[in-house]
Amino acid sequence: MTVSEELFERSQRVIPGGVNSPVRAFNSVGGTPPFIVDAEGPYVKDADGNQYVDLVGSWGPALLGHRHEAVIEAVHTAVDHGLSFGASTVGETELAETVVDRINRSATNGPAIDQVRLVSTGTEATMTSIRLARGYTGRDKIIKFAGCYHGHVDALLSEAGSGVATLSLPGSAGVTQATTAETIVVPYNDLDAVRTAFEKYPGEIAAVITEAAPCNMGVVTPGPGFNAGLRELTREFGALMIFDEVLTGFRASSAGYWGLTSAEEGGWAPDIYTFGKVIGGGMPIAALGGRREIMEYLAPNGPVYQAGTLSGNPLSVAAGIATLRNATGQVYSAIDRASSHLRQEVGAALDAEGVQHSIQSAGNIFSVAFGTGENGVRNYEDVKASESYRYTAFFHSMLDSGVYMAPSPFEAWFLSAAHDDAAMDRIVSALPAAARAAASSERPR
Ligand SMILES: Cc1ncc(COP(=O)(O)O)c(C=O)c1O
Ligand SMILES: NCC(=O)CCC(=O)O
Repeated sequence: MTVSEELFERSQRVIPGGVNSPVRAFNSVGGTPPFIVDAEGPYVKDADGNQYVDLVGSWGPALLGHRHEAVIEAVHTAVDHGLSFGASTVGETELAETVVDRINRSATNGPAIDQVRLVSTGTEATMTSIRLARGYTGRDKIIKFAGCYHGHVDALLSEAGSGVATLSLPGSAGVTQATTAETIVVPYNDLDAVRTAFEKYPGEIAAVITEAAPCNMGVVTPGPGFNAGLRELTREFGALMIFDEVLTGFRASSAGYWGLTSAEEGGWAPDIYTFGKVIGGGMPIAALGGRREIMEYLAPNGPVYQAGTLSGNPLSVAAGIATLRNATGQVYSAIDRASSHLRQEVGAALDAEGVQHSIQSAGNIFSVAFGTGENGVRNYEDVKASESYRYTAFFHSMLDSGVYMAPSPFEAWFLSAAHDDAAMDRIVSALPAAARAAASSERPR
């Protein structure tokens, strides 16, 4: 038995499924998850001493690579002053100012965001965003897209991506029918379906929530003008537009996926943004932000209640500020370059084995859909029709070659600024065998 196997047996006795988040389990690909003991730069090391090039990046936060010196130092400095006070700190204001500044620097039509509320997880950010939208509009229903994942918020689990998709679940047990009834699920990239929903429920829809670019059914690129179209429709029907940048925020560009795309689509801005992952650089923190008139609806000034014992935790805030401060233009260009290099190599390896595929990207974030042809996937139905079973053999071959990827075909590949030539070469040299494994995969019966 390996050390990881022993540790997994032990954890399964006291932790459901042995994991604290279902996506970490290897249920869909089989095998035992390696227990990680150490991470540095582009690498993680497991309890058996195996070193892997990491393409999970803690599911997104590790933009600068693991154990970035400035981030670690900022956290050490913060630790020396105490772990948590449940009181205001100047760091919280600094992080909020940084977020507001970075977003507004990419705004082409005046400020896009005035205020930010810090929370501890992406789930809290989206949960609060829909409560805020309901409080602000006085309406109950929300629209979400099939295959989009916004954390494990009751109202947002219907046809969700990420682990819900990986485990082939339609949603979650334990969510009341009343809750589900207020959630309207429509196909992604389909503005007509959104309009139809608005027309069917006049005056009842509080918000449309969308991933800035879906990255939880694999990556699905928003079609040209899709996000701008959502902006127009929400405005026309008096609903708010919630732009979930928990995964893409401060990763797809210095102002997220929005910063990459809104200027060329007329400079539109959503009503509420949600952020997470990168803004904590690996510590638990997330945020929602928007225009003052909407954000001031939150307690204590407004009637929408939201709170948190550890909200704006000083260590998380310190890690977030240090991460954003070091997320320079060079960092984004390095990741963009590495991403485009890797996409090319993945494509070439799969082509060499005759594996039909499309590489779906949202800036530097990408994933591979098997068996789809060049047109790729536009929505969750396309994703479900793809040959995602080929990922299992691909994944295990990569893992055997020392590349650690998400144990699901529906998750994005994450690179960091620490993925240097040595790390990239290791990934690239693992690809031919993985492509062969994908080519010889049989459809499960
Ligand atoms: C787009 C998106 N929104 C929300 C979440 C939820 O964030 P968290 O896992 O921190 O609750 C995630 C990822 O988990 C995500 O990818
Ligand atoms: N892209 C999906 C996630 O980041 C989820 C992480 C988790 O649930 O642990």
